Amino acid sequence: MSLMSVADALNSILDGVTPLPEEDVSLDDALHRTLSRDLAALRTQPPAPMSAMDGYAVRTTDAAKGARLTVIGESAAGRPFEGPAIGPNEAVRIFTGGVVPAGADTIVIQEDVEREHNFITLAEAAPKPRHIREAGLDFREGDVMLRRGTLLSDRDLSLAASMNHPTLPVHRKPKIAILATGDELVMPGSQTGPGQIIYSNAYAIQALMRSTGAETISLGIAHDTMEDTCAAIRRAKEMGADLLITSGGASVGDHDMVKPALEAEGTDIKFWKIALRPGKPMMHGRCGSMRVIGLPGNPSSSYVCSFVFAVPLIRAMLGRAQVNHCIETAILGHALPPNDHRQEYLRARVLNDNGVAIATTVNLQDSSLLGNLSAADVLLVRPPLAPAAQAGERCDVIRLPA
Ligand SMILES: Nc1nc2c(c(=O)[nH]1)N[C@H]1C(S)=C(S)[C@@H](COP(=O)(O)OP(=O)(O)OC[C@H]3O[C@@H](n4cnc5c(N)ncnc54)[C@H](O)[C@@H]3O)O[C@H]1N2
Ligand code: MOO
Repeated sequence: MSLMSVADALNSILDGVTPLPEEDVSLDDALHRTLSRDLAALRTQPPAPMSAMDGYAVRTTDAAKGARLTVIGESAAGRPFEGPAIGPNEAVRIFTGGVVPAGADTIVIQEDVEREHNFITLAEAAPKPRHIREAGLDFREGDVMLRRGTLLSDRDLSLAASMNHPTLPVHRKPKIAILATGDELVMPGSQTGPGQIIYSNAYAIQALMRSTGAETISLGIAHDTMEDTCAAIRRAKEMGADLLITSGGASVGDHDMVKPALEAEGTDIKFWKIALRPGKPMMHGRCGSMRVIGLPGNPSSSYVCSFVFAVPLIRAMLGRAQVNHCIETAILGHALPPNDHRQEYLRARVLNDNGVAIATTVNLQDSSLLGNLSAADVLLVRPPLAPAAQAGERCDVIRLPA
């Protein structure tokens, strides 16, 4: 049976996603939220020509070497000179951030001036306009400085503040319910009995979802029964989850209940099983307005599939301008054998060798290994049926979050 390609699976998951409704948040809470509208400046910055230095505002026509000018007033930040435009042979004492008085067209820094009472003598000529930041140098009222879909960075918050926005319109965070399934699972810190495994998948998935901009709800562990799994799916719906992520129970074994339980709860399964390694038995469906991603239980598979599919889905729900992962080029540190029909995401490390990114895969790619997943800082992507590759060839990598 031919399996669905990764690209088709991603298209199916992203099909029909619209950004979630918007809400206003204060600047204090806006870091890493996604802007839902273009943001125009509510004011001009700087609002008037301002001095970039401490010194004297003068007219270039008066500023010959040795010229003696009369100081007629002062302009400090927030306290502009209130007199009329400065006239011939006049100067205004000015400080950094002070409004340049009308009539002046240059600033002479105080180091180049000798002051005596209300007079200054210029040690150097100042024939050209200098040290003045013109009105609107940063932005003008009405300029769109931040576009909708922007993931708000720390710098964006200061920009938005300077544009005079105390709050910002952002898309609501998607609610992601996370459910683990498996009779063998026990919580970290437990005394483990025979064959028991520590519940670990959800920690990385939850952190990944949160760092992508979602809020998460933990549904804990469901036993491998229809009752337990169906009850957890219903809870996710009742809590208004936008996305339910399950891990485990996705394969074909007698105890793999996720697919039948999802179907029993009315989920329209869009696909199950894709041409990908690790994570072949991944599934996706729609349960009313709730989307579902059913991840395989193996820890590396569940993480890689979350990264490859759930992260772009969340970004799309957030209205992000950039939904897909950024693919970078690295140089293979060693040879790779030919790939089979499944697109492969090899756990790898990238080392910077004199400015060249060298990718080296971890020694074992078994999808159960968390040590090797943790050691990786990139996924090295190999398309289906990629031929053998030699050390020194280019390869595609996607950076994993820090
Ligand atoms: N006959 C076949 N068998 C399997 C196939 C197949 O095509 N035919 N596919 C294999 C592949 S590929 C994968 S991947 C796994 C996926 O199986 P499940 O999704 O049913 O996963 P489980 O059996 O529930 O668990 C697998 C493994 O992972 C451990 N696990 C599960 N959940 C967690 C968790 N939350 N934290 C930590 N570890 C977890 C679980 O104990 C198992 O060891 O199926 C293959 N089989
Ligand atoms: O493809 Mo399954 O994801 O691990 O071994």
